Amino acid sequence: MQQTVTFERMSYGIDAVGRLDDGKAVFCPLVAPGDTAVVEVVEDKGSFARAKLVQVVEPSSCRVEPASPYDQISGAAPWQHLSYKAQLKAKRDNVVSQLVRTARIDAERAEQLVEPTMRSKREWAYRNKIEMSARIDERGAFNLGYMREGTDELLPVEQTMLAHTKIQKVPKALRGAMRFVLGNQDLGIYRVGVRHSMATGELEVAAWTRPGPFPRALFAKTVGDACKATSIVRVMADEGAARRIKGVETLSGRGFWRERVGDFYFSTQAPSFFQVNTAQAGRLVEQVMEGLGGVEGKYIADLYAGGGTFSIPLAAAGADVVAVESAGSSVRDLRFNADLNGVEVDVLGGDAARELAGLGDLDALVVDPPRSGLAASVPSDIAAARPQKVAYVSCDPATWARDIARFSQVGYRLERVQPVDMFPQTFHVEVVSILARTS
Ligand SMILES: C[S@@+](CC[C@H](N)C(=O)[O-])C[C@H]1O[C@@H](n2cnc3c(N)ncnc32)[C@H](O)[C@@H]1O
Repeated sequence: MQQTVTFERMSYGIDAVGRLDDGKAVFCPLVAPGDTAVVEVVEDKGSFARAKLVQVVEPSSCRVEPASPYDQISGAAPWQHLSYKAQLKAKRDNVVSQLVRTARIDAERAEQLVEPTMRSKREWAYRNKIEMSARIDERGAFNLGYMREGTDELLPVEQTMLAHTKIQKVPKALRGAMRFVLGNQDLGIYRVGVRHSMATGELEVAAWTRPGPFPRALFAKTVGDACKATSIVRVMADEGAARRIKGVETLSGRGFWRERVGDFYFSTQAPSFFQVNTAQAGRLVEQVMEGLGGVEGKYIADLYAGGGTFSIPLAAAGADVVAVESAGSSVRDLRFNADLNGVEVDVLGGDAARELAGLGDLDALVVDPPRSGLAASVPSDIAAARPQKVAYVSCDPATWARDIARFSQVGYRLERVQPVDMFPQTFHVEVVSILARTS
């Protein structure tokens, strides 16, 4: 069934949302708010429908020509047909909407609380990291690329314009080098990561492989020649079990990657998390520091601390910092990074929810959990430690809004919300929020 629809807004996803003639909400990719388009309904889900674009009949003023076809097909840049201004507005709208629908905050107050999205200076070429899937294709050749969104189809690598310009062409060079090393052998490489720092110039290649024999020296030489890597590592873990790492081997160079955020240096091992947009990571830190107010002499916990993005600036500003992180490689990075930057951080390796009870009374706290947000018991456990302020950094507005509602039930009021654009051309949005204790 085809219909002409005028689209109203972006969803928190790849689709724009409009209404069919019968008033039912319809979700469709590749259209922009304000577009009038003929769409074909492909799925009726009862309360809403899904459609595919047939033709835009009247383009919206916020529509632009997509700049990177490969990133569009792979799903890496699904909002690139929107102007950057429209992307920033849509991201803020999604945060406001989550506060209203999920946290049940009054619409007027939500509008007052949420600041305009902080823009990324780089609208393209902002990613310090490329991560590709690898496999032997049906003709027996080694191939590298992104998976087509929601499928098992590997899209042989072309240029990805989201990555720093210095590494946009690295995937093709790597594929050539790896084909040379591997010949027709399957050495169990299933993922390849590349990290690059504009501040330090360091470039690391990480090959994720199943455990087993590996031509270490030849791989290091050929890959090193192809992309001038400062570090080449092999991470051994079974495919689909990337959390259970069986070992990390340095094949050449330093065995880690070093980046600078603001005034601080961070060494990161290949399996560890690190923010992918370095400049915007600096904005996150500024927002957290500003939101917490003066931190000197305060006892502050940093939960889900990673390699210390927040812990280290907090400690350098004179706070007494205890950091909790569960991933072994990040725990090691964080200890190393504290020394590297000449600060003291008390680092606890373990589950944040479990360690929380042993931290005692806190002056303030930072939480930056994965997309799943906080476990149900965590807001009340945080309240029991009585921090005056909580900085909640989130990469998922839906789980964040759910947790904000839980905080409001245990005596914390949302004071400010700053969306930060870490991921231009995508629907993802980071939120730095500050909660204050009311009782
Ligand atoms: C979104 S990252 C944030 C890291 C850091 N705050 C930063 O900005 O670089 C989330 C971190 O939480 C860690 N993590 C995941 N589950 C955890 C848990 N249950 N307890 C402690 N840390 C956890 C991950 O290993 C990861 O380093």
